[in-house]
Amino acid sequence: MGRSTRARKEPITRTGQPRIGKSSTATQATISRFHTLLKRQAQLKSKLQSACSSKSVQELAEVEREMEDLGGLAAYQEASILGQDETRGGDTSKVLVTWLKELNIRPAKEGSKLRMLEIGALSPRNYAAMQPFIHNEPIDLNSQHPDIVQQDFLQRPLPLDETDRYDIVSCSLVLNFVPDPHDRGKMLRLIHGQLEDYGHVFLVLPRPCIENSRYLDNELLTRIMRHVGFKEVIRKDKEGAKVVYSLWQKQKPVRVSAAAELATKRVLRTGGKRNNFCVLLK
Ligand SMILES: C[S@@+](CC[C@H](N)C(=O)[O-])C[C@H]1O[C@@H](n2cnc3c(N)ncnc32)[C@H](O)[C@@H]1O
Repeated sequence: MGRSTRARKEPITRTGQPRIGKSSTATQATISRFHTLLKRQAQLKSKLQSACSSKSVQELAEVEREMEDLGGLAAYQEASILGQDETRGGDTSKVLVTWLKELNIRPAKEGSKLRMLEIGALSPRNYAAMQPFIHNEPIDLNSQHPDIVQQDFLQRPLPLDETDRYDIVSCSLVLNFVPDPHDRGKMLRLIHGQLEDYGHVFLVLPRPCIENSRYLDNELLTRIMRHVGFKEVIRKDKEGAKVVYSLWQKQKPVRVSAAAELATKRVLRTGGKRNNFCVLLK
């Protein structure tokens, strides 16, 4: 299958160069405000599809203006790159690489490389040290480097045959970026479609998405994943950590619930200070 190779931008960052400037609090504030605005933008757009009201039109314009004032997606990405700085914990690829070694995950054919698709890549070099073993194809909605293909994963065509499928898909801190819960479910199904049989998806989510959501907990996430066709292989979830890392293996979808049950939000946790993160399957 021909891979998309739309015009690539010049890098806004110098890979490997220590980045200075914004404090981690300012960085976090930009990321979190951007997430809030993205969600509101998606809600307003969907509201406007069913009924046009001048109030919503005006609010949407305000939301989009604030996103622009923040510097748009590029500023959000820059803040995320700062978050990947070694002094702030480094990027998540280290965990995947360790697991691949520990679990002895290798390409099916002797002498070939593991084929990997990295969704939402901020740097093309996260897997550079693994080049002898991994052939990585990084993509992003808004490419920040000529070696990252600019592409919306949700629009990416499914492989036409087995030779185009991946051994690994990395989806690190991307699912929580997708503003619409149904699109998150769609993303999981599309990842399944991109993978070889028994291939793996590396899923990284901010811990509060699972530990403090009104609508999602670990048990439900596991049921959703099984329903889509993944079983969990390993997880790194430390009390007090910011993110939860997990690796899932492709299997045949298991019908764990009535379809309607996974397509509807249900309150699983009550109380204040909860977030509304959820994943819905159509
Ligand atoms: C928080 S950053 C995560 C970057 C990196 N993967 C990490 O773990 O730090 C999220 C990135 O995902 C990208 N992204 C979000 N939705 C996407 C989609 N549908 N297709 C491709 N990239 C997407 C965003 O543009 C952004 O650069």
